[in-house]
Amino acid sequence: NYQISEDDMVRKLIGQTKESSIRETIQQLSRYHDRYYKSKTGVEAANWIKDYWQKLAGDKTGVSVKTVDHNDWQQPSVVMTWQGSETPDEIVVIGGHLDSINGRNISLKAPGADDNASGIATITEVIRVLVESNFKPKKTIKFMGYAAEEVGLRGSSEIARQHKNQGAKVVGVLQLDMTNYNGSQDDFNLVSDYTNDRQNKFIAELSKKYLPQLKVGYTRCGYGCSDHASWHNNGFPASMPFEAKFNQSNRSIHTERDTLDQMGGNANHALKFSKLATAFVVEMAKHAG
Ligand SMILES: N[C@H](Cc1ccc(I)cc1)C(=O)NO
Ligand SMILES: [Zn+2]
Ligand SMILES: [Zn+2]
Repeated sequence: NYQISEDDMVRKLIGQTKESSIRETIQQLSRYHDRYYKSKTGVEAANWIKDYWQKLAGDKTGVSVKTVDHNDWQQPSVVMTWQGSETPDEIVVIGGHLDSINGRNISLKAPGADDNASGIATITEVIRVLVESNFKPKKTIKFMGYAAEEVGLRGSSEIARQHKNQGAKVVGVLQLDMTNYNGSQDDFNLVSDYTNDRQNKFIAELSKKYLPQLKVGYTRCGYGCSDHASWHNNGFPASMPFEAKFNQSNRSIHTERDTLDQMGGNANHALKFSKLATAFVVEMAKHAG
């Protein structure tokens, strides 16, 4: 159930999130010619994320980083696992896809700064502040960078199906795909289809309590528009706070123009999502302090 009880830890960690570190990760990931699921740079980018998450984890006990290989293509997904200290079989997932695509021609540039370097950078910032704190999760947390989302949610489909087939107790999934283009009045736009209503309500409560100056709205995709749908379709509660309303979101995505400059050259909008995601992880996994 969705209780709010970790005020001190949440407020401390939210205060440590930094726009500059999110911006640096967006810059780094959008430097690759593309992160297409079948290109060499698509594999290199995934391995960069794995190495960086490994570096952030350092020698923290109970934390491991692995690539998940997919049979039908080269680009791996990346999973960082924090073992829970009390109920390790209960799993909280925070994810986003690491691939990019140029919708016109897959051999053209696809920097994917917003779609979805912004989501990976947001997740990475949550990892950074958690590692630097004394946070000790009661439940297990899995941070995930999914391969091959742009070609049919293929990486997350395999991973979500595996969790279902293994009877994994995934208690909540947060998807972060496009967090940095500030296109609407509302700061967080909770996608209302292919998601869990009760969990969406919890996220709105977290925002109201911990980020009272920010506004929460709702929007619809009308189809399985990102990896949250893979988890939803496998029976797990998923949510996706999105950058804007459907018709006000970033129109440069899937083109060579999806760059940081198109988003004001900063990560101010993504910073809000890193704070919300931090609150979600801490309140879902609870602190064993
Ligand atoms: N289709 C999604 C982008 C997308 C996601 C949600 C909404 I609302 C509008 C647009 C995509 O390209 N994900 O990689
Ligand atoms: Zn996309
Ligand atoms: Zn995306």
